[in-house]
Amino acid sequence: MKPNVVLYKNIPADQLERLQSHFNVAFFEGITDANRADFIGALSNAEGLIGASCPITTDYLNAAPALRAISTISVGVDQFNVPDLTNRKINLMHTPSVLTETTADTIFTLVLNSARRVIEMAEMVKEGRWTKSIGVDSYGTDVNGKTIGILGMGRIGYAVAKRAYAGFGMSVLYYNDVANPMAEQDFKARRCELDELLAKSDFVCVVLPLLPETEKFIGKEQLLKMKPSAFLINGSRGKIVDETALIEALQQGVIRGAGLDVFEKEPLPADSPLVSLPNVVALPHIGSATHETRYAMVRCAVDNLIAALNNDVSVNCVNPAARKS
Ligand SMILES: NC(=O)C1=CN([C@@H]2O[C@H](COP(=O)(O)OP(=O)(O)OC[C@H]3O[C@@H](n4cnc5c(N)ncnc54)[C@H](OP(=O)(O)O)[C@@H]3O)[C@@H](O)[C@H]2O)C=CC1
Ligand SMILES: O=CC(=O)O
Repeated sequence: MKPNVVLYKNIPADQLERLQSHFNVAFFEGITDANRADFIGALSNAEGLIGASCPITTDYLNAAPALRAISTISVGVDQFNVPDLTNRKINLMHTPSVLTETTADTIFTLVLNSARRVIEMAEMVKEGRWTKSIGVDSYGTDVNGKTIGILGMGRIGYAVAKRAYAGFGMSVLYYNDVANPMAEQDFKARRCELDELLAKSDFVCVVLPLLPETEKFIGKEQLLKMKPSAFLINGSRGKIVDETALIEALQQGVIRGAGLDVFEKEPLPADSPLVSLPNVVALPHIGSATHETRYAMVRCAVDNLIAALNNDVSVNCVNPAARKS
């Protein structure tokens, strides 16, 4: 008999067919107040769970006694309590690598757009306010030849460093819990303490995972250590930056600007000062959002679930030690 799995995100038809050829699939378009009771009901005999963008809480896990594997269509695993999953012998699978280059493109887009004020200038043209040659008040800041400081020199950090060094002749500093010899060799990246990175970087780029120890990692104290001419770029998770402190720093000119793909609360509330600050480029969490990459992530997540429910957790498993045979 096919194992039961619960799918909580809309996926392309061909990938749904692949899932259905291996499993009995109960489909939910997200987890909402309206469908929560049915979702919990479907968990009662589910061995697998696949989806994205919704926190998977203790209540859901308590309702899923047969669950052996969860496959998230993301690389970030902050929607899950990983130690709790391991205790319950539930493997958590994720989608690293397939989104690395696309996410680095988005992060570099934020670097360029923030420094060169692209969105602000484009809006001026579209709104008919380009009535004479622009003046010094509209100038941007160079990216080429500057220093980028990368917090989290993992897969995406390395791909950002590649763009900075090879494409824009930038110097690369990084902060990471372990050295990344490849980045040091390929891009002359130099590992340093956080304070030095903050003080010397023209662009401080956050690409750390959200963990208890990285929550509010960048707060008022860290922002004050940045150059007044520097930009903060966050392409990983909003909660890594203390948003209240960031808003104050942007309003008071402690730093020049910010490029943000992620926020403490998403979608970003319309009344957030980040919406109207002219020195902020805000994107709706589009790091990996291209047709090609989102498709590759779904395919990878389906592969991962098939493998995990076949007792193969050799690839893309966050907690391989949690096995339920
Ligand atoms: N905006 C978007 O749409 C997207 C956002 N993301 C976010 O980007 C994050 C990074 O992804 P990815 O590069 O693939 O992940 P990686 O695990 O490859 O990179 C993260 C790096 O941070 C290091 N690190 C972890 N904790 C600490 C710490 N406390 N202090 C210093 N260094 C630390 C890791 O080192 P070690 O492994 O040794 O712990 C690793 O080198 C994801 O977790 C996700 O949240 C990802 C994709 C899209
Ligand atoms: O934010 C996206 C992810 O894959 O993680």
